[in-house]
Amino acid sequence: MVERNSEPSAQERAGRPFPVSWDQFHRDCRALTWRLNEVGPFHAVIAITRGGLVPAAIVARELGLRIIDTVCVASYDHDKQGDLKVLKGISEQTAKLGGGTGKGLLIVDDLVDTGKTGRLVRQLLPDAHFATVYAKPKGRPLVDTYITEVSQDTWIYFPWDTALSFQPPIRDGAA
Ligand SMILES: O=P(O)(O)OC[C@H]1O[C@H](OP(=O)(O)OP(=O)(O)O)[C@H](O)[C@@H]1O
Ligand SMILES: O=c1[nH]c(=O)c2nc[nH]c2[nH]1
Ligand SMILES: [Mg+2]
Repeated sequence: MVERNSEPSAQERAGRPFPVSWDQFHRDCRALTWRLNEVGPFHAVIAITRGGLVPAAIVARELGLRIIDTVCVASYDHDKQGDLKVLKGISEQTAKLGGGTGKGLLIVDDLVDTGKTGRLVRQLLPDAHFATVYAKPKGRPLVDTYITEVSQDTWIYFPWDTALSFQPPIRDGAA
């Protein structure tokens, strides 16, 4: 989520860091797929960009799905903080597969936090199955399947947003 400069960002408000490695993320996506495999079959996977792209690729590979579409959203519009904009919806072909309401389609995102994004995708495709890897309490009711719940004051650091860096020893004040 991108926020206005003058106010603390959602990340700063969250406070508690939860770094996730590529390895951990891959394992969590595979665990998510085990659950989804019990719920499907699905006609197609829809990734909510951009965070949903990586889990969608892993889930699609594990479920043997080759039709992958995107819903492209932007959550920042100059001074309108947090306003969600759909930049691109699913294709006509994917919509047809879901019978217009998303039935049999699998929507994948990396996480739900406030639930704002989840609410939007639910409006677009009410009968689709919505899966995320991580869920915070406010957004959790919007998700059909997720793997790990973290507290609302946690900020998840994804491997594509981070890099390895030196950490001072704990006794010198490291968190
Ligand atoms: O439940 P919410 O409060 O809506 O937050 C969850 C959304 O926030 C993040 O996306 P973000 O808007 O930061 O964009 P990105 O996926 O392009 O990184 C994340 O990938 C989810 O899509
Ligand atoms: O990288 C992120 N980590 C989070 O915990 C989060 N919540 C909303 N958007 C987010 N992005
Ligand atoms: Mg996102």
